Amino acid sequence: MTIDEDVHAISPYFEVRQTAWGGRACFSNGNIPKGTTVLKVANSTGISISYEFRKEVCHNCFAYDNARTMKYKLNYDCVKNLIPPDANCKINPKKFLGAGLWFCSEYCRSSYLQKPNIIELVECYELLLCHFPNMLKRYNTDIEQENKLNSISISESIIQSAWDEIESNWIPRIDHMKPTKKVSQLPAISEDEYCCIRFVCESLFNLKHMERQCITYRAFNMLQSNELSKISKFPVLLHFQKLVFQTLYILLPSHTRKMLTISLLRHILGTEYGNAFGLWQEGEAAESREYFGYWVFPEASYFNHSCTPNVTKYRKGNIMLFNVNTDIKKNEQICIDYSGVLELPTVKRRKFLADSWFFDCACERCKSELQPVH
Ligand SMILES: C[S@@+](CC[C@H](N)C(=O)[O-])C[C@H]1O[C@@H](n2cnc3c(N)ncnc32)[C@H](O)[C@@H]1O
Repeated sequence: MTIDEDVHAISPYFEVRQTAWGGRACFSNGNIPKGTTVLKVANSTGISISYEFRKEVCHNCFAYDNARTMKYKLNYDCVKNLIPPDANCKINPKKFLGAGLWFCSEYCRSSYLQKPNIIELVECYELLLCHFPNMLKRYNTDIEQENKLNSISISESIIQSAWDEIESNWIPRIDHMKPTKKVSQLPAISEDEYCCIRFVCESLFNLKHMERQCITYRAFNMLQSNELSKISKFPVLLHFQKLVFQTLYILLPSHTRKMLTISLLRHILGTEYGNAFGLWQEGEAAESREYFGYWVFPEASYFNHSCTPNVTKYRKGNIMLFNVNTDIKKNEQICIDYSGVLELPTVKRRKFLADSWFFDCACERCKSELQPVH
């Protein structure tokens, strides 16, 4: 894997280099004193808030108020001035549902709406929200079908032929249909699929409007995909991904649908599996905080994991910070903890990492704890 020169510019404190055992990783450029913030990121490419928390978490700052519904949602008056006069916008003024966006304050609502071109994303979310109840109504948990889908043995070529089938049969068939007939082809989906669809939708929107030369865009393109490992473990995900694609293909307005290619969707989802950060409640102890969902920060995805991490990550509103928790010497690897289970004994900790993150941890602590005792 080559390391794009620009990825070196992620932080003045470290550069990204190839390792012998864990792909690419971050190495300090010089001595770094304890307490230094080596990375601060606000440019997530996509966020997924779980269905359960959709009204309880502010979509701008991710504040949470003990399961209370956020006070501010979108109404048509908030968005009408954002619709360009000549746009063929599908937002219905009389039936506007609020795009599934909830905020803790007027300030957060207006900050969110100030993002350039945001009306495109609001329109996509609104269309999804309008159609979702019908799609959910038709969904029923079919354990037998799920077990059947999960029993398929997955390989690169099985994944490829599933997508080839969509490309050569399903898309041309849909393209020939009238709009109302297309909508009748929407699949039945669950709440999890709906949240994933919103995540992909936001990723497409953000990528569409990102400078091609900017560090976030370049770092995103170079992210490592864990598609094969994850789908091999949960084959039903292949079916899940096809439903996500089909829904977006049918519903997205043309401005965002032109971004939707099978290869981009596979990269968005394949890289999410190994690179997303948990979106956790702020200010609570690790054992009692709520898990709201996940988000992807491409620049922060080149830190490898260590069971004795020298960097601590935390969230402050919609920003992620990475602070050095010990003095670091020049050329030392800078690592974070992916797992949240560092107190577990070696075997259990390593099993957790292998099962949830798909790698056999090769950090120094694991190496030393695995040494035979003489
Ligand atoms: C978020 S990425 C980190 C950057 C990654 N090394 C790369 O080249 O893109 C996570 C992946 O890095 C590798 N990795 C991270 N920490 C590791 C560790 N302690 N031991 C072995 N592999 C590790 C695994 O392949 C994992 O799926």
